Amino acid sequence: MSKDIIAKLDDKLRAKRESFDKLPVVDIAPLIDGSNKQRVAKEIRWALSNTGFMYVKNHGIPQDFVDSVFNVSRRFFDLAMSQKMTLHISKSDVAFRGYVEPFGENTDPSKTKDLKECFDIGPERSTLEGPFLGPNQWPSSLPEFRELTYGYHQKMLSLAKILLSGVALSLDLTEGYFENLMRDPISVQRLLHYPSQSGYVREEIIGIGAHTDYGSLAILAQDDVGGLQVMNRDGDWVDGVPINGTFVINIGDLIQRLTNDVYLANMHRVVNISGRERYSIPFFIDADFNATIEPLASCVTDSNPLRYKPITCGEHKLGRFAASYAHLAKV
Ligand SMILES: O=C(O)CCC(=O)C(=O)O
Ligand SMILES: [Fe+2]
Repeated sequence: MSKDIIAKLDDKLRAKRESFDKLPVVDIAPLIDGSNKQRVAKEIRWALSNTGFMYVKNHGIPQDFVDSVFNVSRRFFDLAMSQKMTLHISKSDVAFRGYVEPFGENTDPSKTKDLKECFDIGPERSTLEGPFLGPNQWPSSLPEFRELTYGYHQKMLSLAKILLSGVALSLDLTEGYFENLMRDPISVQRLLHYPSQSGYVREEIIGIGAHTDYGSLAILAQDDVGGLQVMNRDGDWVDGVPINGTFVINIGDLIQRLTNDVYLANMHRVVNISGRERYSIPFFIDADFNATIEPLASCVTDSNPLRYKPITCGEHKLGRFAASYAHLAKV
């Protein structure tokens, strides 16, 4: 870190430099090849009930391919702001696809403005209509962008299915349990860019404000810069250090609700004071727009009474979007 960019952090932004052995690394090869699904399910159960997060390794996605998506993402964010703004998310109406500028989406709106910029795409379907569906917007000056990012999205959808089969087994459900909730699921492939911050950094403006994810499961590729912080059960922030060749997996509100809080949708945020630009590539899978999520009977007990009413995926997600997007703010 060069001297002029060393930043001082507001106390509220400090993370303990705990070894991230605390956030477990799960080898998912035995889930993918079928050699020991139950062992992986057991590790997933520990991870999601204690931390809500895990790294996964041996996931079968070639690193070269991930790197090529990082490359095209860097080139996209290097475009002139005026060019990026022609693809603004507001132009896609309720499909919510396209470019979001710094401070355009604030994930902890009462405290923080998000410095990140992002670009979202989603599944292209011709038959369905409604919120979160619709055409993607593509940057015409980067012809390879579409194939790379859409190809990556497809691969993430397949990996998410495998991971969710492990989540289902970890809850003693049938392996295909989530397929009924995800016949045509809402999913988002996002590219993120976090400029580095310098000077005195306060909670008011950071990379991405503290939040839980809205949907079912997220699969995050991060570069080697670092800056992700995850809250542990004591309420302390812990650095989510980059680990080569892994993805960071976390569950969102819908799985927390489904499990009646047995599994945790954990708070996380990004503070980039590295002096380098940070890029990450999260993928989110939710559920079908009309899928109803209610606590599993097996997760409701005398010591853990029913905590949530049924809610549809679409209802939950639209509520959280309305709170976080500047362009949806009521005037
Ligand atoms: O960039 C990261 O490491 C985290 C991104 C994130 O939390 C999100 O997009 O919901
Ligand atoms: Fe997140």
